[in-house]
Amino acid sequence: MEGLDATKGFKAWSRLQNIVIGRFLTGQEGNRFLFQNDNKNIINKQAATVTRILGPKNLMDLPVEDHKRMRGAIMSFMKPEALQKVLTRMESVILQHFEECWEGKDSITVVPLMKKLTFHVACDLLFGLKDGNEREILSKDFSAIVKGVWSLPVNFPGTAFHGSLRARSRICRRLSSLLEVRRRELEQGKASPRQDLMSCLLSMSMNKEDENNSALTEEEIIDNMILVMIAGHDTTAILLTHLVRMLALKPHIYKSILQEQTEVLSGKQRNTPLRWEDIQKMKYTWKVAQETLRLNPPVVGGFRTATEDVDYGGYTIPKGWQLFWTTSITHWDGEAFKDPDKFDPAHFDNQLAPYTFIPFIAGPRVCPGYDFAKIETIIFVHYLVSKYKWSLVFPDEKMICDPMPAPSMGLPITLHAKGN
Ligand code: HEM
Repeated sequence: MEGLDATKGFKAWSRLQNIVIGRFLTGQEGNRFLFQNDNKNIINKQAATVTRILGPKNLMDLPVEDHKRMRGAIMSFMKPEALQKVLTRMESVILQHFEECWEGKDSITVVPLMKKLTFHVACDLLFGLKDGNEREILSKDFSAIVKGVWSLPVNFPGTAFHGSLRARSRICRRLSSLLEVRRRELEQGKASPRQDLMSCLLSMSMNKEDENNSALTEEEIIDNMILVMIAGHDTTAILLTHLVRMLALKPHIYKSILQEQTEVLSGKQRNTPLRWEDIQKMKYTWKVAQETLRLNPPVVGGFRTATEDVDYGGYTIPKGWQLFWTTSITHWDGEAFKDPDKFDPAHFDNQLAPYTFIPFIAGPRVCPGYDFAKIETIIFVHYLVSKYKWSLVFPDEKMICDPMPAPSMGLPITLHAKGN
């Protein structure tokens, strides 16, 4: 039952809302309806204030054709073949994190460290930014942006929303000058078009022969780099946090992961980088992560808007109505998952029915960071279980939704390093 308390309150609340205002869509059929109609007669429309923070050209707000074009551009870096080329770099950022933040420590608090780790991975692989001070400044500005997204839209000095808009301006200026430098490096052959997301998008916009992508403007690149950073780092940090928690609570699962890791790497020289094929073989590790996502989905749901009257289940949903998809209720469906309350990675032994497991949603807006998050998670877990055992300082620590489900005290743990 450990995984459940994170979203139990949300589940009860959303059931109540469903009865009261009838806008929630859940379960396989609800999801199929919503995600198959996404970008057709149902669209993703952010509040105007959120668009001001994320920028008008961010993927979530683009009309269908522009959305397709921009997604294609982002996916050219996020697809497995491209990520394969940056695997070792991702691994070295993760290793450096363990050296700097875990080594020699008796205890740590997991949530802030996971946010720091995923922010550094993203800085390196999305922006090619390695300087520690610059990362620190950007990290503060990105935190301010996120606070604004979830605040009252009052643009007055001292409010979170105002702070968020100012942070956005600073980030835009910084990204614009990074783009300028990178453009020159690409022109001079000193940077490669596939080294990070920024180079990838920029080289597409510089390649005038490529009719599909030449229209990428600097504004589009900046707005989408901001979106990818926001969408990518806190979500993954929450997954890693819950994994650390679950592995402490379930020693037999920790043992099985360790066994898989040992088997996959048997015969391989110690301290050599992980290979792409090693990651692909760590299937049990990913099942544990999927089970963690099932019971503790970082994104508990999201809004869509009907652009015309749409029929569903014998009812007409009027044009302009907001619809809300939810991961939590879907993931506890006893027909899709036997003993849904139980944390059991075997839930993922067989192919699942479509639209029953949706932590990354589905359809044309399915998360483009799926493979990025998967690789990052597997590498992290590999070093975590190889180097450490740990225990929870507060095994019954409460969960809060802030807005993602997270331990209320940040998950302090006691570390026991293993000998080499
Ligand atoms: C465990 C980690 C992650 C989870 C659970 C997750 C979940 C999601 C979900 C549920 C959405 C759909 C939101 C909506 O349409 O309302 C989404 C969209 C998105 N995600 Fe992720 N995500 C994760 C990691 C990442 C990473 C690592 C990146 C990039 C580096 C990323 C980039 C994006 C982007 C750009 C979108 C918008 C896609 C669009 O509108 O077409 N995500 N993610």
